[in-house]
Amino acid sequence: ATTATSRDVDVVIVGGGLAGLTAARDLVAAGKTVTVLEARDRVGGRVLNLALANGGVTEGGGEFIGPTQDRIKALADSLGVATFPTYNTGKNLLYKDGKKTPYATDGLLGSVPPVDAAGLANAAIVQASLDDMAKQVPVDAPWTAAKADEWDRQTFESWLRANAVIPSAKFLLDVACTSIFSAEPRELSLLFVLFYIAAAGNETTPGTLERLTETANGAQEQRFVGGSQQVPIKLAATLGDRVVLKAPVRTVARSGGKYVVTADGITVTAKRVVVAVPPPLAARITYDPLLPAARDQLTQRLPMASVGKAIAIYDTPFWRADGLNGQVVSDTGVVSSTFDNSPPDASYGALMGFIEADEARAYDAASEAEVRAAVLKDYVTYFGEKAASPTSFVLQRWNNEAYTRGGPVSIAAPGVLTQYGPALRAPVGGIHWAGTETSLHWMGFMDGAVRSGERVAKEVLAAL
Ligand SMILES: Cc1cc2nc3c(=O)[nH]c(=O)nc-3n(C[C@H](O)[C@H](O)[C@H](O)COP(=O)(O)OP(=O)(O)OC[C@H]3O[C@@H](n4cnc5c(N)ncnc54)[C@H](O)[C@@H]3O)c2cc1C
Repeated sequence: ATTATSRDVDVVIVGGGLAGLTAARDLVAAGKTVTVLEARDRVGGRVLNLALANGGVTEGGGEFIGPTQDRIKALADSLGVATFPTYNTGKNLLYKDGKKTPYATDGLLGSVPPVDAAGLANAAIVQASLDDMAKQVPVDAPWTAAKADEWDRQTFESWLRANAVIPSAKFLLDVACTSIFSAEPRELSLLFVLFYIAAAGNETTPGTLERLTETANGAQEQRFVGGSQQVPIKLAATLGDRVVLKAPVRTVARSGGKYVVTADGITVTAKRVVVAVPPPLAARITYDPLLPAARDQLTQRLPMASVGKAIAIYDTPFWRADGLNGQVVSDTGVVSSTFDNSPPDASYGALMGFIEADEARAYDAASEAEVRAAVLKDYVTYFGEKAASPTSFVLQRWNNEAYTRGGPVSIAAPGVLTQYGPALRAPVGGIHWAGTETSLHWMGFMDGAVRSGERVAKEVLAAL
C-alpha cells in the first residue's frame, strides 16, 4: 500500500478479494497499468485467516476446495500454496430428535445421514430430480431455461414441500440448503438453486448437488496449508503497491472519456473500471451518471445470505480417538454443521462450526460470550464434556462486517433471475462487473471468484 493521493492508470479495480486480485494479475501480465482499491486494511475479502493464541491459524471465511474447482487450484499452485485433505477419517455424526448416530460415509449414500428408509428413498428421488432439472439450466443464462418462469416463481421451500414429502427427507434437504447457501429454503428461488447446482462443475463436468455437499469428491475435500488467505496475500504481494488498502471506494464518475474513482484518501483516473465486490456492496457506491435501472434494480434484489463461523481450539483433536471425523449434521443448535479444522499435523485440535441463516441472524447482536456459550453447549452435545473447555475460541460473524455484510454469497428470491439476471455481467459503458456472484462455474466459491477475475480481465482487454 502507498499513500499517493491520485493516480492515472488503464484500469482501476474496486475490491481486493480473489476476484479483483486475479483480474489485476491478468491485466498486469498483459502490460496494463492497474490500481486495486481495497476498503479493508487487508486483502482477501471473504477469505480470512484468523491467528490463534497457540501460534496456529484458522479460517473465518472461505476455506475448502474440491474437484472441478480448477482455477482456484491453479492459482494456489502458481503461488506455491499447497493443499491437504480435509480430515475425513472415522464416522460422521447425525444428531436428530435428541439422539446421536455415528455413521460411516464410504457406503453408497456417501455422507447422507442415515434417517429412516422411507426418508432416504424420498431424498434420493428429490436429489435426482434436482440434478436433472439443473442440467436444463444454462449456467451463462439461467433465465433462458425452458422452464425458467415456472422454476423462478416458486421458492425452494414450496418445491421441497411438494416433493420432499417424508419429514426426514425434508430435514435432509433443509440441512443441505442451509449448509450450501447459509439461507433457509424459503429465501431462495428454485431456479436460483438449480443454477447453483448447475454451476457446481466446470466446462466439461456438469454440476451436481452431491458435489456441493460432499467432503470426499466434493466441495469440502481439500484445504490450504497455512490457511486459505495465503492465496490472496501472496497474490497481492506480486502486485506490490498497485494494491491500495484502507481505500473504500465512494464514487465512480465518468469524466470525458475516462472514469474518476474516488476512495477515502485516493482518487484514481482510469480508462476502465472493474467492480469486484458482492452485488449489494456494489450498490452502495455512487455512480455518476446513474447506472441503468435494470442494473440497480438487480443489485437491490441480491442480498447476502447470513453466516458466521465459530472455531474452538483444543490441545488435541480428541474426537478422533472416539472414531469421529468431526463432521456433524444436527436438527438443532446454533451450530448444526461442523468440521475438524485441525492443522495437517494435528498438533492441536480445532472444531469449526457454521452459524447459518436463521441462527446467524438470531446471534448477530449477541455478545461474543453468549455465542461462545451457545456454541460450546452444542459441541458438548455432539462430542462430549471435553468440548466444554477449549484453550481458545474464535468467532467470525460476516453479517456484521462492513464490507461484506453477510455470506457466503448473494442469493436470489423468486422473480429475480428471470426479470433482472441479464444485468449481472453486462458492462455499463466502461464499468465491468466481477466477483464470484458473476461466475458461470462455482458461483459463490473461491473458484468462482478467480474465474470471474479471469473473465473480466479478458473482457477489459478486448475493450481497451
Ligand atoms: C463463512 C464463509 C465460508 C465460506 N466457505 C467457502 C469455502 O469453504 N470454499 C469456497 O470456495 N468458498 C467459500 N466461501 C465463499 C468465498 O469466500 C467467496 O466466494 C470468495 O472469497 C469471494 O471472492 P470475491 O473476490 O468475489 O469477493 P470478496 O471476497 O467479497 O471481495 C470483495 C472485496 O471488496 C472489498 N470491498 C467491498 N466494498 C468496497 C468498496 N466500496 N471499495 C473498495 N473495496 C470494497 C471487500 O473488502 C473485499 O475485500 C465462504 C464464504 C464465507 C463468508
